[in-house]
Formats: sequence, C-alpha cells, structure tokens
Amino acid sequence: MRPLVGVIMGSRSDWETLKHAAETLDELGLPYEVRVVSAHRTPDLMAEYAKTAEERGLLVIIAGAGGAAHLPGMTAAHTPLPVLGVPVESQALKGLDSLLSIVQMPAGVPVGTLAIGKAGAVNAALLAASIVGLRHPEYLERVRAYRRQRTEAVLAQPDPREA
Ligand SMILES: Nc1c(C(=O)O)ncn1[C@@H]1O[C@H](COP(=O)(O)O)[C@@H](O)[C@H]1O
Repeated sequence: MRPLVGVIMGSRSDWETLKHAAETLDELGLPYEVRVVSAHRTPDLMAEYAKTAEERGLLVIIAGAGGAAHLPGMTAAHTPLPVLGVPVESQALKGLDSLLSIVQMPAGVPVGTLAIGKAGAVNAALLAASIVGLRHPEYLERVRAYRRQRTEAVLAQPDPREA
C-alpha cells in the first residue's frame, strides 16, 4: 500500500530513536516510508522531499533530528502537511538542544513537537495515526484499540508491593 506517513531523520544514527515510531506505525498497520535527509548535509534533497510529499500522497511527516535540529522546521517550511518533530537525545546536552531547536518555531510555520527520545517517537506515530484517521477512520479505531490494550495491561498489573 502507498505510504501515508513519511518518517525522516537527519542521520542514520537517529534510527535508534525513530525506529520506535516505525514499530508503532507497524503495530497500527499504517503504511510509511523511511528516509535519511538532512537540512544541513543534504539541503536540496530535503527541500525536494518536503515539496513533493503532498503530491506523492503523504498525509503527515514525522521528522526526527538531534543537536541543531533544523530538519523538522525546514521541512515544515516547504510543505503545508502536518510535521511532527521528534527531538533525538544528543550526547552533549541530552536532547535539550534538539528540543529547543524544534519547539521554538516562529508563528506561521508550525511543527508539532513531541517529547525527547523514545516516548516522543512512539507518540509521533500515534498522533500521525490520529491525523490520518480523520480521512481514514479505520486508523482512529486502531488508535483506540492500541490505547485499550495498554489500559488493560496496566489494570492487570499485580500490586506493586508484590515482588
Ligand atoms: N540535526 C541534524 C540535521 C538537520 O537538522 O538537518 N541533520 C543532521 N542532524 C543531526 O546530527 C546528529 C549527529 O549526526 P551523526 O551521528 O551522523 O554525526 C544527528 O542526531 C542528526 O539528527
């Protein structure tokens, strides 16, 4: 099936984080593509990717990057599609640099910014499914089922005092 979500990252080294978005999309059965594109290292490719995303049928882009994380914002500058930014945890500053680089967009060019690291990647996939679900309601059903499963797992946990 044609991908509805684009998962992009600034470097292959970001896959350790973005793979959690991919795994969640797999669990939801939501078709996606994965590409390494960088606003810094491959600026022309990044612009081309973002400009053609809509005509290629993508509905949402998940963009993860670390450090001077300009990829989500620069992608958003080239497309009206919703862009979800995932700050990758950097070694030097633990991802605070990534977070601040993504979250402080000027008014007019939004990036939906998620939490640093794995939780952000998982939640980006779930939000992408909710957005896609507005056009294809089966994905809203799958998000509902995903949540129900997690709720049941919590309720089935033993008393924390038990070893
Ligand atoms: N933040 C960006 C961008 C960008 O924003 O376009 N391109 C690469 N990078 C980041 O550089 C970090 C180190 O990359 P390497 O591991 O390849 O040296 C990665 O977290 C990547 O997201």
